[in-house]
Amino acid sequence: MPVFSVPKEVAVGTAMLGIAFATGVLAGKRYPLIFGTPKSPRSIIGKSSPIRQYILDHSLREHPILKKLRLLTADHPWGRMMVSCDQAQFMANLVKLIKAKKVIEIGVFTGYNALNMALVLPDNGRVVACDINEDYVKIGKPLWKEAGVDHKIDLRIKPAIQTLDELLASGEEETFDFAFIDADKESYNEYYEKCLRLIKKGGIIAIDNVLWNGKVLNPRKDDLAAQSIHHLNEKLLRDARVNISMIPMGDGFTLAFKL
Ligand SMILES: C[S@@+](CC[C@H](N)C(=O)[O-])C[C@H]1O[C@@H](n2cnc3c(N)ncnc32)[C@H](O)[C@@H]1O
Repeated sequence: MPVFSVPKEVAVGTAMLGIAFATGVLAGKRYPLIFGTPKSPRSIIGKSSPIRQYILDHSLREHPILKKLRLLTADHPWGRMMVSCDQAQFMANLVKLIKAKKVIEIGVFTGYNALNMALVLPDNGRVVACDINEDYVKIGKPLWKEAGVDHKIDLRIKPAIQTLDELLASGEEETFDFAFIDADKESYNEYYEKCLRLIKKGGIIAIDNVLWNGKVLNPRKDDLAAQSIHHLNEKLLRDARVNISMIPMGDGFTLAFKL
């Protein structure tokens, strides 16, 4: 007789999760696949949690075209890469508060946050939107136009490092008000350093996924994304060039206020 026995449902469930995880890893995905759907680390409070629903029911004021894009993105196989809507609203409020005119978005995906930023910028404002994948962006582009803000979005399809270097080379140092870093995690430190040069004093850099689904607690040596995020978190704590707040919203995001 076994000393420790596990109910059959738990054993079967655990085995299925194991297979799903292995399938994701073998398929070269950064996120484990749960029954064929990429599961990204997007929310600390579970998406179906009643508390999360309460938060959304009592705080979300989403523009109808943003909502349309969110629902469209939800059907995409990588839909969970999209920024969480409450986090996007928080960033829009910050952008309004500081009366931002120039914003950088690193990692556009289907363009939810680029649209979110463009909607609150003045008519002569600009979002420099950086991505390497035009197919993702094509999903949101028609909605940027439908919302009447496409003229504010300056889309650059190339590695974001290259775009940031071009902005620096063209004399745009210290001219941006806000940056959102949300692309490949391994480059986060470089994105941060370049954004810090591009942002004005008093400007804000928002860095997404700083909790990386909890993996920052004990980052594995071979998990370059978790290592990179964790190192940046440690560096930011001691970085005298900025004040910071780490916000437990979405997958965690840090706000760095340039001094
Ligand atoms: C998490 S998604 C961004 C989500 C987006 N901020 C939103 O509002 O929903 C990450 C994006 O970064 C892009 N990306 C990955 N590596 C990149 C790179 N080196 N330069 C620019 N974009 C990159 C991916 O194509 C993907 O669209």
